[in-house]
Amino acid sequence: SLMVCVILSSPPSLGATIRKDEGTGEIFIARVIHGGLADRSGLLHPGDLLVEVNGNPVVGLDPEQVIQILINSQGTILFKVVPNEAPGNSSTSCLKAVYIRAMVDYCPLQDASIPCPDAGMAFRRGDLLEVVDQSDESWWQARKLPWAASCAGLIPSASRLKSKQREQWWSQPSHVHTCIRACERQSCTSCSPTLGSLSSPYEEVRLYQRLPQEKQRLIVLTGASGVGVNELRKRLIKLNPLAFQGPVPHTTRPIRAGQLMEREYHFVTKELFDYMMSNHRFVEYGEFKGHLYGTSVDAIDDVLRRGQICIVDVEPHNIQMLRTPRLKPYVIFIKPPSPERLRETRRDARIISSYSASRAFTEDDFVQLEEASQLMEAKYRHFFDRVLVNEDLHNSCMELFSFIQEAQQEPQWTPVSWNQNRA
Ligand SMILES: Nc1ncnc2c1ncn2[C@@H]1O[C@H](COP(=O)(O)OP(=O)(O)OP(=O)(O)O)[C@@H](O)[C@H]1O
Repeated sequence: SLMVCVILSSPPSLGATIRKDEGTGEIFIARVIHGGLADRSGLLHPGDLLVEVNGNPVVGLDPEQVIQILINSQGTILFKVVPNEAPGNSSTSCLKAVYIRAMVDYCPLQDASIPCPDAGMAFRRGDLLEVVDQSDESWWQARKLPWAASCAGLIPSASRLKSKQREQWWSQPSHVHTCIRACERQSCTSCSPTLGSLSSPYEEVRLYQRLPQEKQRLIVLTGASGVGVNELRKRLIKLNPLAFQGPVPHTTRPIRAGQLMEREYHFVTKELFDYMMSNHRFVEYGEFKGHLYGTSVDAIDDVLRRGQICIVDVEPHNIQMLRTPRLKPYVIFIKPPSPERLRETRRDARIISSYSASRAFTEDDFVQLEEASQLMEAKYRHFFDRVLVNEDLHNSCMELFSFIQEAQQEPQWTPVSWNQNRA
């Protein structure tokens, strides 16, 4: 068959991986990295048989030895190859890109199973990736969004990551707690790592543009206790109460004279509250000074039905419950500023605890707030659409306002499963 010569000027990286046929000892191009040197040259394709590199016959060599020849080559590299007769999916350009959000962290340097660590791409949960090649069952090629780097990298396929996760899951008993809690909320009886979105390493996403006739997206604010989530929510509603509203909470607290039923609270009996709780009507609930308080899904719906933008303040572990096609939540994580600015700006701030009415922040409070915020961000980053640093209160409020405008009016990456009926 035809033998061709391919000359590439000495690259820092060829952008291709090779494999050895153990039966015949032949060396083949295994994959060509999208956007890499070999791909851009258009001269090397997956399945090409490598005969010589710079005059050195490579048949029978180990892939490591071939790579050594490449490393030692100066100037240009001359390949002799027998082209793959049936290139099939060798041209990556005609493949339709798929967009995913990473729900886990990945580091190729810590993965002994990756065929070529240099070609691997590290990512963190929450990163948006464009998958440009899914032809290999175990290793996909992807680029990080926004497209800073033009060259793709290898990432484990969803099925590969899932089986890895399963192995890890069973070897780490602490995960069981998270699972059981999540299951309780979703009212499922069994608990298996293969069930539910908890075990999905990637979430397929698509740009979603809300149509004017559609309901407003639910705005979720979350952050460590004391960072200012409630303050920002209150200020925003005060700024424009016709546009923004919070859901009316339910409480078992007795109604005070002069308080309007269903204006500030839905006053309910303990029995009704318990009934709603067992029917999973609450996104979040808790006890304060002997009375129960809760935010219900129905109260959120009431606000949305009126065409207003509903703003809720929830703990990050409850976000998952709100991630439905109907609510399409847009999640904003409120973060403290630098240690110095945090202490400066909160000089007159008051912290509310269940023990005392309210008091000034102590150094311990600041440290706790910073630690809790870091942990939260590390654990739930993949749920955050935006991060807002709450430094100057007025500026933060304005920034929040513009984030919400963007969420409602501009295209945003959302799970494909939220927009199945849309092209
Ligand atoms: N940017 C800011 N600058 C100065 N003070 C602030 C700022 N943001 C919030 N505060 C003040 O910090 C205190 C705590 O804020 P807030 O009650 O909103 O916290 P939170 O995050 O809702 O906490 P929790 O969930 O425990 O109620 C309040 O006194 C609030 O006015």
